[in-house]
Amino acid sequence: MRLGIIGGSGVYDLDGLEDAAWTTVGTPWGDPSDSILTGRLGGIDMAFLPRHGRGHVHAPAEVPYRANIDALKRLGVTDLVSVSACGSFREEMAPGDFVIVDQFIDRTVARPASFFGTGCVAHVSLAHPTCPRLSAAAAAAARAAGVRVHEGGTYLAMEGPQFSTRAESLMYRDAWGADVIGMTNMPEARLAREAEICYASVAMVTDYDCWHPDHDAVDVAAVVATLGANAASARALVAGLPGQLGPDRPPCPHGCDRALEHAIITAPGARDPAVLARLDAVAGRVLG
Ligand SMILES: CSC[C@H]1O[C@H](OP(=O)(O)O)[C@H](O)[C@@H]1O
Ligand SMILES: Nc1ncnc2[nH]cnc12
Repeated sequence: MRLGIIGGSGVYDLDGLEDAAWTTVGTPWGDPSDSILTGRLGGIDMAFLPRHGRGHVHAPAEVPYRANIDALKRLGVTDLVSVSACGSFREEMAPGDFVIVDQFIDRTVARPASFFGTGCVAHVSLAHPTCPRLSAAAAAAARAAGVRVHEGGTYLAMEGPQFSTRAESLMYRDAWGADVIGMTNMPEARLAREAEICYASVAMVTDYDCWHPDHDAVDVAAVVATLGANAASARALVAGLPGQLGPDRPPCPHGCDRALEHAIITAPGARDPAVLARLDAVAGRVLG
């Protein structure tokens, strides 16, 4: 197994890796957000990628999501934990709490959302977009780190970069039943599934967005202040993950690592060799 971590806002580095090295990885989809920090932690091979790049240079709509997932797959990542800042629509999901997301509503509009397309068409299942096995490990590691954890929650992925209007915030909460909101987990989760990587999302609550009558509307300063206070918890969660997962990795009982098994519909003779070449890392297992 190789465990990947994508660090969101405020999480640009990972301490404590043995043999730590920043590695540059090229992909057919362009450059990833940054170099990738590889090393070992608790006996497990690790790969860490700061989603927005060190220094936070990529806006949520401009994060090179396909290159990021391809590069992690190329490095052998089998299981990927995303750590993200998010706003909360629930009183009980308070700033400082971690939500282990299990569903998404995708309101992003301007991001390439698939590795597949003309020349090689595929339709993977996204009914259960996160991996229950990896999510349970992330929840246990967060709890062991002393964090209040909510297992299960729906993440509304908005386009941004502006925060929501109050009318949107109330609609997402009351009509759509979303629990948390952020700008980055889509199309990341879609692409991880297409790449047959188990994906879990740890959403760290930083604010109440703008619906809450007793709290100011969210701004970057509030997000960063809460994230700073929670950085130690995020690090402790990551440090505890290898112990929760163990060194052996039996096939995913939920099939995340076999998602492409029956997904490619383009007839073998009709597939475009140039498109297939781009899919070497992501779909090499099924394309041969
Ligand atoms: C800095 S506030 C908004 C910004 O923070 C979140 O980023 P990430 O998901 O990478 O932690 C949110 O999605 C926005 O991109
Ligand atoms: N309220 C919010 N909306 C969107 N993204 C966020 N990231 C952190 N808080 C957020």
